[in-house]
Amino acid sequence: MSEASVAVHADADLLAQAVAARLVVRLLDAQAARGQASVVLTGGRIAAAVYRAVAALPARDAVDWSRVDVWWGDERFLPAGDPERNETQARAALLDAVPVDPDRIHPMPASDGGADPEEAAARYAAELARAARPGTAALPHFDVLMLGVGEDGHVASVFPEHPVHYENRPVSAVRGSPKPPPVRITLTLPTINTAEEVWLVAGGADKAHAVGMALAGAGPVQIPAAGVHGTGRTLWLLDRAAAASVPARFRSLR
Ligand SMILES: O=C(O)[C@H](O)[C@@H](O)[C@H](O)[C@H](O)COP(=O)(O)O
Repeated sequence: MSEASVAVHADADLLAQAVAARLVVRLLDAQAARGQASVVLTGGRIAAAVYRAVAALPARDAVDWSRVDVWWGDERFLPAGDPERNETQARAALLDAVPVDPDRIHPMPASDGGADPEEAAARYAAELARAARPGTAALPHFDVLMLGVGEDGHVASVFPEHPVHYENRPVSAVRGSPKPPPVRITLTLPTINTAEEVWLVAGGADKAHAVGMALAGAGPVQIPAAGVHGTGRTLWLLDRAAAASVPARFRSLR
């Protein structure tokens, strides 16, 4: 489990640009080391801003996108192509602009045809297991897993005080989400924590309380962002407004 590091950028635009540059470097480093790279995406405004910033980076073309596996940490359980789906937003902001291998893009199931969210969660867990490295756990290697942070401290679709905290399976359906839509699919915290690097990206004063609580050691059921960490690195990427309550002990990276 890695100790959290904090990097603060002046505003949300500079934050998105900085995260985008870090993401390109991370993918290049992974490809140099492993011949491929895997990233787990999330939803929300700051995530979409990061994807757009990656698409606008000339350096994006240095990434061999045909050797990047794209997974999702969570998804809004909506029909395929719904503009509110995290997959739809990631494709529009980035994936449609780079030469990915369609077979290496792994969206979470959609709600079409009256699909059952629990069955959809099980299907995604099975897809993850099929991609697992032989002889390892039932999960592929995640080089970087990106998360936004909700005002209530949620990450992916793991919400405070929600039964999802007590789910033993790697992927869970979430009903009664306080953030619309009410039904979602999410990786559980233990699954998130298998990632080599976990990045929590938050901008805006409305995130400052949750960010401060998480870094001050709140419990994960109360503040789910407090319960995530990478096996190699846990990076909080913030703008100044979201960093307002970060405990003084955290060294600031630039
Ligand atoms: O489905 C979603 O919306 C995301 O998975 C969710 O976890 C999001 O990342 C946070 O709510 C932060 O969203 P903002 O960046 O828009 O505040």
